[in-house]
Order: sequence, then C-alpha cells, then structure tokens
Amino acid sequence: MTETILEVHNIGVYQAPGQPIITDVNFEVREGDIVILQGKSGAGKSTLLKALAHLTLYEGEIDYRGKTPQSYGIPNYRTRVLYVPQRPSLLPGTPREFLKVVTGFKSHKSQHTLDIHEPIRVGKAWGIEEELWDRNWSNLSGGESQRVALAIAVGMRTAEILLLDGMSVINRGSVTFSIITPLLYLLEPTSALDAQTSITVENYLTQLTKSPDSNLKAAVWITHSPDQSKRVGTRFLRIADGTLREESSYV
Ligand SMILES: Nc1ncnc2c1ncn2[C@@H]1O[C@H](COP(=O)(O)OP(=O)(O)OP(=O)(O)O)[C@@H](O)[C@H]1O
Repeated sequence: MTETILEVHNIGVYQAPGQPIITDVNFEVREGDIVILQGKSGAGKSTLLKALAHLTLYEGEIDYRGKTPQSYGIPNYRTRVLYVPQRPSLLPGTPREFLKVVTGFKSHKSQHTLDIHEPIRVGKAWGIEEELWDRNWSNLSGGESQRVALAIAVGMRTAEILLLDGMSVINRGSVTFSIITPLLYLLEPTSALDAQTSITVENYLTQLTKSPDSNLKAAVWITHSPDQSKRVGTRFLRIADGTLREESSYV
C-alpha cells in the first residue's frame, strides 16, 4: 500500500480576522504523488503551499508521517517539506552564498552529510553554468533563479515533499500567466532549448520521486501550464472560492 506522507486537516489561512484566503482545506499527499495545484491568480495557491511549509500562520492541523511539524522542530520539518519560492530573485546575495548558509544549518547537518557541490551538479544538468552561482540572485532571470533554487532543494537531498510554487515559468515554451513572464521574454528569447530544459527538469523530478533510493517521494506543484500539468501530474487539486477540491484529471 502507498504510504501517506502528509495529512492536511481543516487548514484555513486568514488575511485578517474574518477574512479567509482559504478555509476547510483537507487532503493528503502519498508517496509517488505529483499533485498539481490549480486555481486563478489570487485564489490562494501560494498561500496554501506556505501553510504546508509552516511559513505562514494557519489554523487546522498538518501531520507529517503521523506527527505534527512542531514535533520535528520547525526548521527540520521545513527541510523535509520544502518550499521552493516563486521569486527567489528577491533573495539577497548570490546562490553560492545562500547554499553555504543553508547547508550550514543544523537541521540539515543532522540528517545527512551535505555535499555543497551536489546542487551545482544538479544545476549543471539543467543548463545552469557554474558561473551563475556567483551572480547576485537579482541578476539572474526568473527561470534561472527558479532552476537554481530547485537545484538547491533537490541537491540537499533532505526533502521528502517539494512544494513548487509557480514552476511553469521555467517552461518558457508554453503558455503561462505569470506576471513576470513578459519580462522573461524580454530578458531571454524563447528557444527550443528552454522547452527542452524544462522537460529535463520535469523528468529529473518525476524519476526522483519514483526512485527507491531517493529521499524525495512527492511534490505539490503549482503550474499554469496545461502541457506541464498533463506531463507531470498524477493528481489534480483546484482552489476556487477559498476552498479546495480534487479533480479526476486536468481541466
Ligand atoms: N501576507 C499576506 N497578507 C495579506 N494578504 C495576502 C498575503 N499573502 C497573500 N495575500 C492575498 O491572498 C490572496 C491569495 O494569494 P496567493 O499568492 O496565495 O494567490 P495565488 O493563487 O498563488 O496567485 P498567483 O497565481 O497569482 O501566484 C491574494 O488576494 C493575496 O493578495
């Protein structure tokens, strides 16, 4: 039987008292799931991912492998249920500096011996040259900074679930409604290589979730790209009017 990793019970997040962004969210994530999270802009998708990663205040309960996030220690929990942001370009400094900080955290050290070069190796497989690790985040394109952030998340090998916020921007070959996409088109013209790189990343992640040797077991993935959803999704959730429902296929 497939094991349940994360159980989400009656999650609600509020903008202000009496003003819910999302309410009564219930679902679970099982090993092997790639859960596509859909919904209009502003529906609450990022808010839900941040609640799952314990990065925003929420009501309700989250059980990770049958225990509360607090029982693991929140920093430790966040390395296992790992949020990859929509706009890592807002981070200060360079990716290499960031990598040194995160690999130095006690919560990471306690689980594995971390090889600082592993994220760089993963990034290279996705078309991120080593020189980019020493550029300021703000000088990377949106697609590059997302791939670097994802390479860090994957290369640290601590995560069992990746929470991927707006990952369709790495796929500049397909339609996406991200507001930064027009900027990406200006910074970097769309090319066949970009679409191919995106598929390489997708394949890497989907293979990893299936590999018995991998720590990574599942992902919750926000994408506005129908093509990407169909390629990677095994389950489909939609947020509308502040609540979540499961759909049998991508619609
Ligand atoms: N910290 C916050 N304080 C107040 N309101 C917030 C906060 N974060 C998000 N919101 C609001 O909550 C709503 C949901 O935002 P969220 O970013 O989760 O949407 P989304 O579905 O991820 O949208 P998009 O697809 O555009 O990224 C929006 O109306 C947003 O303005």
